[in-house]
Amino acid sequence: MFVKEFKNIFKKDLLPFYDEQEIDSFFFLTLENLHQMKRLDLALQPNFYIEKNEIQQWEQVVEELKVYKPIQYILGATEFCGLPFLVNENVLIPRPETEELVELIVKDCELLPYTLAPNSKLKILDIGTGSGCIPIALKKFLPNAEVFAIDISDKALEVAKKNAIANQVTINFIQADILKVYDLQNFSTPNFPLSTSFDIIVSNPPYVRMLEKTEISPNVLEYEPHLALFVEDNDALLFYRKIANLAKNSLKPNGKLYFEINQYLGKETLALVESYGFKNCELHKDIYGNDRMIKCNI
Ligand SMILES: C[S@@+](CC[C@H](N)C(=O)[O-])C[C@H]1O[C@@H](n2cnc3c(N)ncnc32)[C@H](O)[C@@H]1O
Repeated sequence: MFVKEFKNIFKKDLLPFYDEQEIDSFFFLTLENLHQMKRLDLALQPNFYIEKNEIQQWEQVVEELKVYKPIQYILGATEFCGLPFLVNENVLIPRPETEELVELIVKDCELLPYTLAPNSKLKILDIGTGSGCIPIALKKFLPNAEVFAIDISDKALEVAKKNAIANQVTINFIQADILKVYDLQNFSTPNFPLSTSFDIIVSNPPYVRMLEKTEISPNVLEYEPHLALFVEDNDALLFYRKIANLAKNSLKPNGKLYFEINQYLGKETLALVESYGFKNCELHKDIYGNDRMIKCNI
């Protein structure tokens, strides 16, 4: 079937579920993933033909979209900071707000070579790495950095390791429950000694309170890992307290701590890092105007 003809069927099938703009974006994402064709390629090849056996794959996509499965999980792929990432239901789908966090760190690091001792490598730790989007993008943009990443979930780490290979970067991945780590500098797992201090610690930890559950869209609730989203006992700042405390003792003298935060708790999270003695604490908004990032110095 010619792609133009097929696009009309795709649209008609999904119109009861999504608006036209969303359907358009699903169509082009699927085209890119199943046929490696971008929007512009399609304009150049309007008579591109979708074979019978390929139509089955498209039909599968449509069926899953009808039950509101996120397109990234259906295709098993997404983009973060312009890089390709594999995703499945064991990892959070990387968000555009997190790209802004990476951008903020990379911009700051452009100034860092001047503050680093000669021949010393920038050391970065990401806590709660999920798909590995933060450490992989940072390593890609700061190739001289030595990057470490922790997650509690073995299944998430499997995905993160595949992403590091796909993006041709080396990251030191560590499986650990950060809430049970008491000293990052002398912390080690059976196969990985982490006896180092860091220039940068970054984290986008779980921060959604159960009481905010009703505000989360149903497809996020149904398909994204709750381990990545929710904190226990409605204690939204649980991970921030723990990580600020650990970072205090394991950042180098010029070290920086970066957090992605719960948009409703900007002031509270800022007060928290200040209470741990961090300096130059700044609250940053995301492109939607919500309080989203914190940056501070040891
Ligand atoms: C909000 S997600 C962030 C994922 C990724 N960094 C991103 O920005 O897309 C939080 C991550 O923290 C991990 N996590 C949850 N509890 C943890 C714990 N106690 N120790 C370490 N990691 C944890 C989850 O498995 C999840 O991957």
